[in-house]
Amino acid sequence: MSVRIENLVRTAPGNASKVLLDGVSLDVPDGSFMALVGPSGAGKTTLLRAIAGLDAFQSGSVVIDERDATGLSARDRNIGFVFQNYALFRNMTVARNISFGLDVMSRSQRPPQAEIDRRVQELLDLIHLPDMGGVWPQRLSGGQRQRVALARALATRPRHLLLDEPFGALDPVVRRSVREWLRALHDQLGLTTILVTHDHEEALDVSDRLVVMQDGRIVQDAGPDALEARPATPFVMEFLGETLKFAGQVSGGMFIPADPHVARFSVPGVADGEIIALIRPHEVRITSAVNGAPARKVGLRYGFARLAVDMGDRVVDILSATPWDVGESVELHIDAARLFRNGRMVEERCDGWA
Ligand SMILES: Nc1ncnc2c1ncn2[C@@H]1O[C@H](COP(=O)(O)OP(=O)(O)OP(=O)(O)O)[C@@H](O)[C@H]1O
Repeated sequence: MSVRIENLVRTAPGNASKVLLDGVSLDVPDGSFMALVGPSGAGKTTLLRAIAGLDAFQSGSVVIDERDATGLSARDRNIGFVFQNYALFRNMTVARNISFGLDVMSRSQRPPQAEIDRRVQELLDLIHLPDMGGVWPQRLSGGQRQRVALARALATRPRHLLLDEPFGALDPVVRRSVREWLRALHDQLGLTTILVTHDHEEALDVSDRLVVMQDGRIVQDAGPDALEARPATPFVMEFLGETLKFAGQVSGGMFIPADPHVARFSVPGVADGEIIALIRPHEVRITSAVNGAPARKVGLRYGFARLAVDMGDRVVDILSATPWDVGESVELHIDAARLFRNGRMVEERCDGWA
């Protein structure tokens, strides 16, 4: 039950010079859970709609289960989708909301009523709302409603699930539990799932693979670990979490930071020249230094002290496992960095360089 997209190009209706999808190719293997991430306007929804068969495209192809789906209607693609504002029908009970996709089938295709009722109950059990079939959607919490929307998408037994920001309206705690539940459901039913989300933590938590989009193109397609260790561009690194940037020079296998309060470190094999080191806030240690950079404790995060270190021309926020006194003077030691030159990675994250 795979989805393969080959060189998809879509331009804006009535404006052929505005390219929405710029030669997108993507392989979503059977049973995988893929997250599509990227800034607003990157083309995530456009791509999802093209896969679902809701919008046409100018060139390229969408292949579903090894079959060219270009001419197939959304219904014939065996796909379920849930969008952020895909509200439940207020004038129908939860059970009828779930069975809606079956109820509207032509008589020849529609399963017998007893089968529909059985399937609805099965889905109610699956979304952990076994006794809620008879209630009105207004009585449900946000998280429960979202689970009903998913059950509704699953009623026709699609093998593929397309989700566009389905948890956007939920509070963070409910959101976390619904996404864990969704991942378990995906595994249990053997679905192939594509989730569009703005939330990089959500994507990293729930998916096997992340596809990062920018300006209608795929910038990187990789698993969470590979993305963290080897982001293709500084944009990917910054998009996936808080990033600190240190400019400097490589000379004779040493990185010499432009900031005087950052210790040099060895970068064996990297050619001489200007370079940018990108790190996460916890990938740096501090030591006391006479005439170092002033550091100030500004909070706590996951048990780490959050320190604002004044580098002179800017302040960088780091996370330190060491308790630290206000007003200390420090030197920074970078433990792990990804090195970029001309916007491309030249050396991946490497621990223990200090
Ligand atoms: N029908 C359309 N006509 C013209 N431009 C469009 C159309 N649909 C989308 N766009 C433009 O295409 C680009 C991609 O939009 P899309 O909704 O796919 O982005 P997105 O990555 O899903 O963004 P968001 O995260 O904000 O939902 C945007 O610049 C948007 O304005």
